[in-house]
Formats: sequence, structure tokens, C-alpha cells
Amino acid sequence: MGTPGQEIFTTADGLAVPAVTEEGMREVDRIAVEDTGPALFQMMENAGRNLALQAIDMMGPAWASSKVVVLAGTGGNGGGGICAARHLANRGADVTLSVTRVEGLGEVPAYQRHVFLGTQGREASVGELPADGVGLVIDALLGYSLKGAPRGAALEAIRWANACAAPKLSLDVPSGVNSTTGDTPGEYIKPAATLTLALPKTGLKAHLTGDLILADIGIPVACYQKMGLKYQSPFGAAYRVPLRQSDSAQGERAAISR
Ligand SMILES: NC(=O)C1=CN([C@@H]2O[C@H](COP(=O)(O)OP(=O)(O)OC[C@H]3O[C@@H](n4cnc5c(N)ncnc54)[C@H](O)[C@@H]3O)[C@@H](O)[C@H]2O)[C@H](O)CC1
Ligand SMILES: [K+]
Repeated sequence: MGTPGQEIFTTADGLAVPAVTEEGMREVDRIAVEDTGPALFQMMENAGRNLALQAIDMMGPAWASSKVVVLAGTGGNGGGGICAARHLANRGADVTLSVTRVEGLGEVPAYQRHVFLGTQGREASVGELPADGVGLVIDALLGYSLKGAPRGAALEAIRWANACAAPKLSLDVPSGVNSTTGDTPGEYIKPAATLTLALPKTGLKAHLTGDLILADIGIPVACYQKMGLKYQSPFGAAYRVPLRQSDSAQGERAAISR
């Protein structure tokens, strides 16, 4: 379920965390949904809440007066972004949500949007997004189900984000990056940080992710054991922990910054 490549992900304490391919992560999801839990609604809520907290950390003390733009796709990745948009708006942040195709939203992401619509947050199409004054862009366009080069409304949103000077925070995987291989078949987001869910993905190369943070979405150890993964929880008392990658690109980055 892990490898290709020699990706080794470790916490600051040196604990190794197993990486999974798209197929491996789908299997985690399947076991959770059909057997151990949590349900998709719960996992997405945990993802979105962690994402909102990470966004607040990135914006610093001025977060409540910063403009946040949340770019959301139609699938599970978008659902986490919409959930984060609600948590931020509930706290009085200035949030604009842009969903690529509202009519294409899956059931759980559509429910997340229904809840978001009860907040003070705004919705806008990509063409209506502010050109400047944005403090943070949350990238929840495409996750581990990316197939080929981004196209259509997702591509338009990636282009808008890449032209925007604000730092980006990607959910699970930078949109446009293949979560298994790290390939970029077309345009892709270049984030300052990536918050990945449950387990790191094999394609999360250091030169693509910015800071890499792992978020707990409530999956029990039994789920990973059923997959035969050697897993020890890296979270301790936290819900988010920074990870280090030891792929060759990180070596290159370290060499450049020395
Ligand atoms: N256990 C977990 O880790 C959980 C992860 N979650 C998040 O869900 C996504 C995966 O969700 P999924 O619905 O499978 O798909 P995506 O959101 O990645 O993609 C949505 C949608 O995008 C379309 N698409 C695919 N390729 C392209 C392309 N090249 N251009 C344009 N559009 C494209 C396609 O139609 C897809 O359906 C995972 O990454 C996590 O963020 C859940 O929150 C729950 C548990
Ligand atoms: K993403």
C-alpha cells in the first residue's frame, strides 16, 4: 500500500509515519466507512476543523481581520475546505468561498455547504474573487482523486491562486499534484503549507508541499492494523503534527538554503 520511492516521513521526535498511495488511502477510507468508523461526515468535519485551525495559525494574530479565500472542488477535498470556511466564518473571519461547480457537489460536501450558508461568509465565482488584499488562500480543489491535468473550473481556480500573492494552504495534497507519484501533469498549486489527512501520501515530495502537517481525522489504530500497516499514533495530545520528508528534493532544498 506504501512505496513507490523512498519517502520517509517522520515527526520532530523521529517517529516514522507510514505513507500511502491513493489506493492505500482509499482502503483506509473503505475500512473506516464499512467497518471501524468514523463515518465520512465525521472525517470531513475533523478535516475541516483542523484546516481552519491551521489557517488561523498561518495568519497569525491578525487572522480575524484577514481576508481568507477558500477554493473548493466538488469532492471530499472540497468538502473539507467548505467545512473550514464555516469554522472561520463562525469566528468572525472575513471568508469568501468559491466552489468550482455547486451543482456537482457530492452529498457530504453539499451538506457542508448547506451549513456554511448559515454563516456570515460570502460565496463568489472565481471571476468575482478579490484581486488583492487577500491574506490566505485555502486550496481544497483537488485531493487524492486527481486524474490527469487539472481542467475546467478547477484549472481556472488554480490559475487564479497562482496569480494571487497571498500564501496558500493546501488540504491533503496541493491541487494538481498526483498524491501517489508527486507528478504534476499540468498546472498546480504551490503552497506555503500542506495539511494532509490521517497518513502522509507517497507523492508529497518536499519541494511541492511547503511545510507539511499531518492532521488527525479520528481514524482508530484498528483501521490501520487491518491494512497491515506498522502504525503508532504520532499525535500524542495534539490534533496536528509537523512532518519531515526525507526525499531527495528536501536534500536539494536544504543545500540551497545553506
Ligand atoms: N480518510 C481520508 O483521508 C479522508 C479524506 N477526505 C478528503 O477527500 C479527498 C478525496 O475525495 P474525492 O471525493 O475522492 O475526490 P477529490 O476531492 O480528490 O476530487 C474531486 C473531483 O475532482 C474531479 N477531478 C479529478 N481529476 C480532475 C482534473 N484533472 N481536473 C478537474 N477535476 C478533476 C473528479 O470529478 C473528482 O470527483 C481527499 O483528498 C481528502 O481531502 C475526506 O474528507 C474524508 C476522509
Ligand atoms: K487540495
